[in-house]
Amino acid sequence: MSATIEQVEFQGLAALAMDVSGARVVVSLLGGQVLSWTPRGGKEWLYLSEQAVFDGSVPIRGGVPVCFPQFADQGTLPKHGFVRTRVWSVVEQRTGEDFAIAVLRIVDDEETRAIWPHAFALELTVAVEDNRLDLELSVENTGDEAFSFTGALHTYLRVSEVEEIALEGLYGFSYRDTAAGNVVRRESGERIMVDAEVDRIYCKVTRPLLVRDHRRSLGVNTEGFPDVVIWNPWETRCAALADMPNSGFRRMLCTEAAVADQAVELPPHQQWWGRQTLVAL
Ligand SMILES: O=P(O)(O)OC[C@H]1O[C@H](O)[C@H](O)[C@@H](O)[C@@H]1O
Repeated sequence: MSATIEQVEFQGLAALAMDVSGARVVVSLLGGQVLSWTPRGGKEWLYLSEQAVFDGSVPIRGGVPVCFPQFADQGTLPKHGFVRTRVWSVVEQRTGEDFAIAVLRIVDDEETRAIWPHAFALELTVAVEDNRLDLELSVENTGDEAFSFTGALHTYLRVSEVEEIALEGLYGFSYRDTAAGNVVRRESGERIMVDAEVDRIYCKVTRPLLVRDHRRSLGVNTEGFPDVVIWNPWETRCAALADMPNSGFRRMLCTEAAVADQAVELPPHQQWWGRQTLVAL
């Protein structure tokens, strides 16, 4: 059976469901946000909060939010920029025997220029194969003046119990510890275990990550994005998030492909791209 892409409603949102021989991805037009990914023969790999809000009043808590043109609160724009709560359009859909590809796009308009005075075109390409999900973000400067941006694919992974998983691949890289007042440290653990709040920007990461969760594992590779952000709010911060259940932090870990440590300078009429690839193992 060949792959299909259908327009569906997901939690009241316009979305695309991409099916490829047993693998399934749902991507919402609101936020250009992947909300669900089940690889062939496997279980859901993305965390989506049971208390997520889907009316666009706040960003959807879970899946893969696209943060642009600002990462977190590193500037004067709204936290993580403004494309998470805007509606994207679908500009391309393609399927073959064993793949499905959809391209979502958002461009500047009067409202975005009122908060960030730049002309841009942002595209998210979602490519699904049986055990693999590729997310490619391209940023085009469509104006006549240079701009700089930070951002991320803020991937929320679903885990069975966060204290029992291990994250490998970050040994030796420097990180900015946001949860500890931005102190810079060097990772000394071959495997990172999460048993407290984690909010770290690992800089210039050049190796893939491996997330081990009991009998299943996930490979996470990035190209173009220089940094990896690891985030878990833990108990106290999670309790303060209205759109996440109190125990939600136990079911998730964010492994984000990011431009966070240093902004990208994009000259007029130039393009930048970055990709995150998830492979279920
Ligand atoms: O609550 P949000 O706006 O979605 O942000 C959630 C988190 O995103 C990133 O991972 C940042 O490093 C965190 O500092 C932030 O708290």
